[in-house]
Amino acid sequence: MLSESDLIAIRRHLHQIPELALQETETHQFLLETVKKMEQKFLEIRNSEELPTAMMVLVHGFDPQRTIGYRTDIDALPVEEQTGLPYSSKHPGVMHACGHDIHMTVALGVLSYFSEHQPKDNLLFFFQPAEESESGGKQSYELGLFHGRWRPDEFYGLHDNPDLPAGAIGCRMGTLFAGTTEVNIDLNGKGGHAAYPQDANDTVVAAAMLISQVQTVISRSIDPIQSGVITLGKIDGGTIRNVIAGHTRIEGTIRGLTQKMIETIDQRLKDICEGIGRSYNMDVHLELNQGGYWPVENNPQLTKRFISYMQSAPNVNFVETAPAMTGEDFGFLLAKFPGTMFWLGVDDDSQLHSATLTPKEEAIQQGVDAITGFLEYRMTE
Ligand SMILES: CC(=O)N[C@@H](CCC[C@H](N)C(=O)O)C(=O)O
Repeated sequence: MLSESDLIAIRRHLHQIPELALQETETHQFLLETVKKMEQKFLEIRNSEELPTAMMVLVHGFDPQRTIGYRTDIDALPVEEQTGLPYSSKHPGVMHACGHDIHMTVALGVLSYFSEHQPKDNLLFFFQPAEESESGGKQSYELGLFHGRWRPDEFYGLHDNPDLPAGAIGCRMGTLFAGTTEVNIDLNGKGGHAAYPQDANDTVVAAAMLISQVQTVISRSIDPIQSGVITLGKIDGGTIRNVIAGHTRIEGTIRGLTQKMIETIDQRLKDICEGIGRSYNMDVHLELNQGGYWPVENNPQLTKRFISYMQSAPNVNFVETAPAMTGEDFGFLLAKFPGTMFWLGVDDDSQLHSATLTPKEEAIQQGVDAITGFLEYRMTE
């Protein structure tokens, strides 16, 4: 069984080899090697030709009534690490800035326990590529990875949370995470000389108007008791100060706690893009892509059981959390299989997706213990 120091060494290695969505080959290889070093008696490993960086490990139970799934994501972000840690990313411009190195390590810790203590039910460990983009969860489902004995009857997964004390477990009934839609807007006007605006059709000015109008969607079109977010995080237009930009691209993300809210915001954005196109006489092309980033809806019965276990377990610090506007493609999988997503506290001043994210490593063993305890309890029912 992996000890706490083994787990920390594993986490530090994973931290050094972050890879972007669907490119997680080194990570996949390392995960595979780590699982192969475990006791193999109850384990069945499955790789997928269709989704080569995904890995599934089935732990065969001794008297299975059900298959309980546990999912971890494995991809990283295009962020240049600035932690200064001796085990910083060796991949320039890529970092585990969302803590998926912690997620994987916790999953390996739980798996290594059950590789030596045969569970009653079957346990399915799913190492999922592409959570940050490319909808790896949805792709896995649509490619048929969960067919036959690989189908979980219920599914669990965690996300690390810098705002909670290290090792604390956070959860709530209902929606834990928002659904998201990726937004791409291309404004196509007419470039020209900066001195002759009358002969051009300036997409930078139209983009500025569009961005300002978008700020009214949440403040004026949404019931203030409910909530939503539109962040336009990237804009790219023009080439030089004295050429009017014939093309500008804006990229962003929409967040809502219900599918209805996301659709309402999507519709307002469509209206604004259409209006800007008409008033500035240019083509404004809007692309909206929700992929698998559905709201993360926790199953009522399973989550009630999960919370009551965590509240009464002697060594677990349980915190009831509010819904978060972060997105997660586990939302898609929870729409297909009942289950629960929860937080693992990692106590850090830096936020998720920041270049200085430094999760506290003591959270790993505490997470392993809490989840192992819960799974054992669940299998007694
Ligand atoms: C936990 C977390 O940070 N998740 C990501 C999920 C990405 C959603 C999608 N690519 C989008 O940007 O809409 C997040 O950004 O919340």
